[in-house]
This record gives sequence, C-alpha cells and structure tokens, in this order.
Amino acid sequence: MMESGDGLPNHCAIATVTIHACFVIHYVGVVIIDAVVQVEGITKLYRGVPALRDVSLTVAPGITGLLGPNGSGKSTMIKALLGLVKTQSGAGQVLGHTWPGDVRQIRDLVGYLPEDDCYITGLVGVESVALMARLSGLAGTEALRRAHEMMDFCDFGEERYREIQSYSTGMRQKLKFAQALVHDPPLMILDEPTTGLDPDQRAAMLSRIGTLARRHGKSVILSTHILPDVRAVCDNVIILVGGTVRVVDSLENLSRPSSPTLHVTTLGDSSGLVAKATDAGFLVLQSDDGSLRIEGIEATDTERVWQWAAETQTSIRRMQPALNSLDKIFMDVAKGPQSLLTNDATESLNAGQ
Ligand SMILES: Nc1ncnc2c1ncn2[C@@H]1O[C@H](COP(=O)(O)OP(=O)(O)OP(=O)(O)O)[C@@H](O)[C@H]1O
Repeated sequence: MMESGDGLPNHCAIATVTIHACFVIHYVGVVIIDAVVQVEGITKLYRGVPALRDVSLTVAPGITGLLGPNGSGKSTMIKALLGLVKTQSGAGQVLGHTWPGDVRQIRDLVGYLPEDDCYITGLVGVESVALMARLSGLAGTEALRRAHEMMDFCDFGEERYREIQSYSTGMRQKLKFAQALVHDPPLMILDEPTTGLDPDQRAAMLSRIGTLARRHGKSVILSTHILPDVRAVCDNVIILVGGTVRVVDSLENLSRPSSPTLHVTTLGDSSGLVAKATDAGFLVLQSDDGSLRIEGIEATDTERVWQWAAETQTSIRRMQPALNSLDKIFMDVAKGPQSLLTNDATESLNAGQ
C-alpha cells in the first residue's frame, strides 16, 4: 500500500477527499462551506438538572476547539451528538444525516476518543485497535493491516504487542486515538486527547490532529481545557458555560485586537521608547514580563517604532502584531454575563443557505 507521506495510507487520503467534496459546494465563483454539525435547541437534563440548556450551534469544517469550565456540558454535548445520552429536545444534522434520528449512521462516520480509558483487559495494543476495525465492518486481515497502519501513524513501536494494562498514560491516549481513527472517519470528536501527556507527546498528538485536518480533510472537534492546544491547531472555537453556548467564532476573529496593536519585546530599559510612543499619542501598556503593547499603531507602521528605538538607544528583540490572549477571552466569557459573540463561521454558513 502506498503511503501519503505522513504514515497514513493513500486510500485514507482518497476517502477524505471524497468526503470533503460532499461538504464543499462550488457555485460560479463562490465557495459555500457546508456545516459538519448544525443542531438547534438541545436540552439535556440529568434527573431534572440541566446540563445543556437550549443549545444551538454550527460546527464548520476544520478543527474546532470545544472549551468550557468544568461541568459546563462539553462531554454531555459530545455524548448527545453521538446518541450516547438521550436529550429532552433538539434537532439538526451531523455530516448530512438527520440528528438524532440517524444517530447510528452518524456514529459510523465519527471517530470518538472518550475522556476515560476504554480497553478490554488482556488484549495487546494492536489487537485492541484491530477489534475496533472489525467492529466497524473491516474483515479480519484488512482490520489487522489497518490497525498496524494506525499504530505506525501514532508512533507505536514494539509496544503494540504489549498488554494495554502495562501502557503509560501517553500510550493509552495514543491507543484511543488509533482506535478512533481506524475506520477512517471524516469527523473526529476528541475529548481531552492531550490530558496527561508530556510536552513532546503533546506536541506529537497536536501534530497528528493537524495532519488529519490539513492533509486529509478531516474535521475535528477538540474538547480541551488546554488553551495553548487550541491556539496551536484550532480554526474555530466554541465556548460553553453552564450548559449554554457563549462563543462561536473563528480563532482569527477572537485573536484580533479591537484596534491595531504591536507587541514589542525589548532588551533592557524601554522607558525612552515608551515616552516616544506616548508623546506620539499612542497608548502603551507594559506587561509583567516587560514587553510592550503599543495600541492604535498599524503593523505596517513599524518604521516609526524602529526610529523611536534608534533615537532612545533601545534594543528591540521582537516586534509583531499583538493577539488577544485566549486565556483572557476564556476567563472573561466564563465569568461574564450572557455574551454571545458573533460567529463568522456560522455567518458564512448562513450566508450561503
Ligand atoms: N451521568 C450524569 N448524571 C448526573 N449528572 C451528570 C452526569 N454527567 C454529567 N453530569 C452533570 O452535567 C453537567 C455537565 O457535565 P459534563 O461532564 O458534560 O461537563 P464537562 O464540561 O465535560 O466537564 P469537565 O470539563 O469537568 O469534563 C455537570 O454538572 C455534571 O455534574
């Protein structure tokens, strides 16, 4: 079997191209991106207590970060989409299938990595992945071949022949990932896939997620508390708080400051530069680490900053357009009033309908 250069076999690439074609409709000169998930009015009560309150959301193709404080309803939302919990209300579509009516077909098209461990004691790693392949309809030899391919993609060596009970946390996360991917689904729903991973393993996991989305056209819903992971790979962000959707927007939109701002890191004293920028009418904020945010100045206007630095003998180490901090957005949203931010992904989808 030929490979596509990143450990995934070519049939995987072909399948995802085909799937992608189903979700991107070309009209003359206009590309309308269809939604991967579009649901409305989902309410889920656990013994009368709401975990999801009239949730409506649209997930565009690409990688979407699903964020929220503990208990905000992320896992319940995922389980609801997969029909693993029954909801009191809600309707919509997932990958073009009616939700919740066609939930069995939907499950066939989704690779789910649950938050908790899920394996059968006594099996070795590759047997466990092959079992998942067989459960999703592949015949014995093909299931085993595919399981090995997925284990290669997840950087398993000889450990694939060890019993899973002996696996480290990182290996168990990789195993769940291989299990979720083995049937080549167009949509992956990953619940905390990097929890418990060391920095190298975490980077490798994020790189795999990026590869699946960018090279193989898969869509990913990534539920996580780790905001740098969202910054690293996500295109869009959904924030749930108290069972309601507070934000659905692209990461690019959320990151863009309300006015153009430069982030400048200097070596040593920067007071001269601060004075020059302030005299020129710009608001300058100094961070705890000593770096500066010069607000109101366009990224194309860096010449002026270099000039001020030269005039005040300030050494600039780095200068780049400033981004809003995802941590701050998250904290503001989590503690703030009902603030539904606009959703450029949803708007572009709605505009095309
Ligand atoms: N099986 C259950 N029975 C009763 N209540 C539940 C059950 N599962 C979840 N809940 C409650 O529903 C709410 C949402 O929980 P959920 O696990 O969906 O949140 P979460 O955002 O995934 O949390 P975390 O980030 O901690 O995993 C919480 O108040 C939780 O206690």
